[in-house]
Amino acid sequence: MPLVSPKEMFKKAYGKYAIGAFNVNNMEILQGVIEAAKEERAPVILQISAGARKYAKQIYLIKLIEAALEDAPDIPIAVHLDHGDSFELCKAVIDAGFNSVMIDGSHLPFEENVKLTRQVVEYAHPRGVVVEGELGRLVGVEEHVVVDEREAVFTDPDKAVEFVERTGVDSLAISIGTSHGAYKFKGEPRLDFERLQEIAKRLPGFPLVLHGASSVLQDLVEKANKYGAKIVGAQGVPEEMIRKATIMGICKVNIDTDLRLAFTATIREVLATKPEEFDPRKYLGPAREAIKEVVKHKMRNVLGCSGQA
Ligand SMILES: O=C(CO)COP(=O)(O)O
Ligand SMILES: O=C[C@H](O)COP(=O)(O)O
Ligand SMILES: [Zn+2]
Ligand SMILES: [Zn+2]
Repeated sequence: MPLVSPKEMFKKAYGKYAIGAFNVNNMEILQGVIEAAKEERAPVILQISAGARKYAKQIYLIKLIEAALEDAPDIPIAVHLDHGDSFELCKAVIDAGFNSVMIDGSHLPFEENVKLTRQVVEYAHPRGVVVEGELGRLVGVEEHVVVDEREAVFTDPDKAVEFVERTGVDSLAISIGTSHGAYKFKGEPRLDFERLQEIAKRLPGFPLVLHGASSVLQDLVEKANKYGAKIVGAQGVPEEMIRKATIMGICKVNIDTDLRLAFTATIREVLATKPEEFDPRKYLGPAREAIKEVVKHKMRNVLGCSGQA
């Protein structure tokens, strides 16, 4: 199957379930994600960050993904640039065959974000590529933070409507309290569901995206720590909150940290329990299996996209 546009995936999913967007950095992670999608019969978005591109070289990732398309001909797959930070980067990956890009102008003043995002949309759309924009900043917001500070970083529903209208984006990443990485909350986890509801109400049927959506699964943290990691005070978004968001207009859920934890915890376990082992396949193989298991769990129990391929 050729690449499938996230736009089509989101149309089917809106209000019912979400598509998982999983960060891919090497062959084992990709194979773990693809095996999960095959076994769950779930559509999937493979996303590549600027960092992944630099680490693996874009051409290697593209060739691996071409292999995945042949290996999983019945599964809808999209290839997406995660956190594009310039027009040039977006153009480069569009020219290389990605069918979806994110331009992240969320750190820019509103007008500049609109201008940059619009520029990417104007290049992408005639080439059949869809664009995700971002409005609002993804920073850890602590419990005690005053309302003014929250307002400064969370997505303003009025601005979201204006941003979508003026840029022509196909989906929008919003800030409602999630953040990247393994340390998302100091106190009780809390997302601003009222804000999500308001944004979804003002942009009916329009696909919203949740970044920083890993749950920092505690069994993975414990396994990593048991075998020598020092991951202390890590906390993610509870899975029931992600599930709730998927029926409120969130169509794409970005997950990287949980994959990193699964991969690393498993490698640590093998190296610690089999110190005589030095064949990389003996620890990368189980790590790939761990990716598959965590992705299957997300698809089936959190995102609700199993069986939707
Ligand atoms: O948003 C992400 C990638 O864009 C990943 O978020 P996590 O760090 O929560 O996995
Ligand atoms: O949102 C960020 C993703 O987790 C990708 O991270 P990275 O830039 O380290 O590849
Ligand atoms: Zn951002
Ligand atoms: Zn992100």
